[in-house]
Amino acid sequence: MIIRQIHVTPVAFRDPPLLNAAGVHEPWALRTIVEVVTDQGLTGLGETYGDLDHLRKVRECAQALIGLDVHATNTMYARISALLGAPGTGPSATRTATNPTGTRTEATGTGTTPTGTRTTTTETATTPTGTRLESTETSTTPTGTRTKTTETGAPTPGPVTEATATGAPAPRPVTKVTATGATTPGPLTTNPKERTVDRVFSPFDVACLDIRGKAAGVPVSDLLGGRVRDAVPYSAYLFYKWAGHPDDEPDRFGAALDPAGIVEQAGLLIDEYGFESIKLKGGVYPPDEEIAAIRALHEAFPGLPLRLDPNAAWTVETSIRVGRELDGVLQYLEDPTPGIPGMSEVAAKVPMPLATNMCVVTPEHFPPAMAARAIGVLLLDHHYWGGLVRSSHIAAMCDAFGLAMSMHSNSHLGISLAAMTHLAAATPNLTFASDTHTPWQNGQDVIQPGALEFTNGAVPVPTAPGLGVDLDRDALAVMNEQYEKCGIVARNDTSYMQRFTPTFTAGRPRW
Ligand SMILES: O=C([O-])[C@@H](O)[C@@H](O)[C@H](O)[C@@H](O)C(=O)[O-]
Ligand SMILES: [Mg+2]
Repeated sequence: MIIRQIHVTPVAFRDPPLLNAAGVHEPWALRTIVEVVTDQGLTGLGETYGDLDHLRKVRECAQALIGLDVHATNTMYARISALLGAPGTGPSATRTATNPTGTRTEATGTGTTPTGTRTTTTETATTPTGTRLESTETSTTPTGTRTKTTETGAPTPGPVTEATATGAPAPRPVTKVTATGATTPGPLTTNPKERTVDRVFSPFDVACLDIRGKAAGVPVSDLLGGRVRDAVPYSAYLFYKWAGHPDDEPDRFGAALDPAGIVEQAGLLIDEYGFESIKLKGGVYPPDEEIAAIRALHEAFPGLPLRLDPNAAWTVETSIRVGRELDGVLQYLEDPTPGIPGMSEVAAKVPMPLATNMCVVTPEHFPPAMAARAIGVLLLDHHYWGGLVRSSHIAAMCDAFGLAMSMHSNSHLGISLAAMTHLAAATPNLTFASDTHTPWQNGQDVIQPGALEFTNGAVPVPTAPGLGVDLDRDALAVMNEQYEKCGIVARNDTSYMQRFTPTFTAGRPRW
């Protein structure tokens, strides 16, 4: 099943003025739709972010996948890594980590993958005393011949933290992640290129699984290990919101600016979708107002699990206070404060588990987060964890570390909802109801209706081959035209908010 064509189509759909710690949603949400077509005429679908920079990368990488078999996802990942210049896999890349003692390490990889033959790794570490250690290794693959090693400076007293080696194994072990690892919850800088590879790869992974499922006559959930639940529960994802966009008519959801408005919104979503748990996006108003909204929800919907997510808008002290005040009311508290060290401090002093989609977003965040006991729940998101198969690996890691799981969402359409549903269905330890922005899409979609219907807040897992959803080509064309005309090329909740409140800043923590 050879990939012959890939179509990449940006789309825009109407988005209500949802408030968050960063500002407010603009009138249009952007997504990118990926269609992979094989020599046998099978088509697979994927959906990803719509910001222009990301769209360009998806387009560029799509070209590099033509001619590959749909099963060759490792090769696809390597090609995308090489194109995007990820550490050790591309023409040049730099990765920097800072450990708690201030040791700074840089690793620069120069490689030629996927067919690569030469790898150079340069490590530079500066110790707290200013001693500088540099080493350069050049290896030739596939024979494993190491051609050059130079080291300068004195050995560092503290841990040397990082190494990225590609190509053949070096004759002596390269120092492996330590400051980012075992015992220290130090600040960590992740090269954005690494995260970009996972983000760009994701829609291709989903589309190839769609094709493989269609070819085998089985749903994608079967390719991920088989479903362990027949329907995937989602939560009512509440937002403070304006009645409508300032230049527009009020929308059908109305305003939600206080506890009564939030309770009314919950009622509307629960009536329409049957949700059996509730998440409130916080970080918008002073914490006491958000505590009051949670208490009002608790009273109005007794027994329904509640979560609050201020997107790191609070200090450690505020987070501890809010957590303690909401003892017995919240199922979990999501990203109250920025960073692993801060989350760790809060986690030790509040009664409920902390969840995140902010402080653990790459595999290298696991060791420090686990060592610091910073979180109890990870929100999976295949859009940035590198697709469905890689997300399954992350779920296995959560299992090993004893983390519970839910699923994160951003504004999305039906292809993503289908992918999320298959992934959650085949992930035994994803036991909390997942987030979804589906209600805010207000019926707009690029897929044909009927495949994904909510019953009691859950989406029955499609049993048709592949993702089980079909593209609505007319809707795709309309949404693509909307994209061309809407004048937005990248999501920016902050600048949109500043049009109406020029003094608004999204600095975190704010309270
Ligand atoms: O859509 C939003 O405004 C959310 O705040 C979203 O952007 C977050 O990524 C997300 O929902 C979260 O759980 O942090
Ligand atoms: Mg969140």
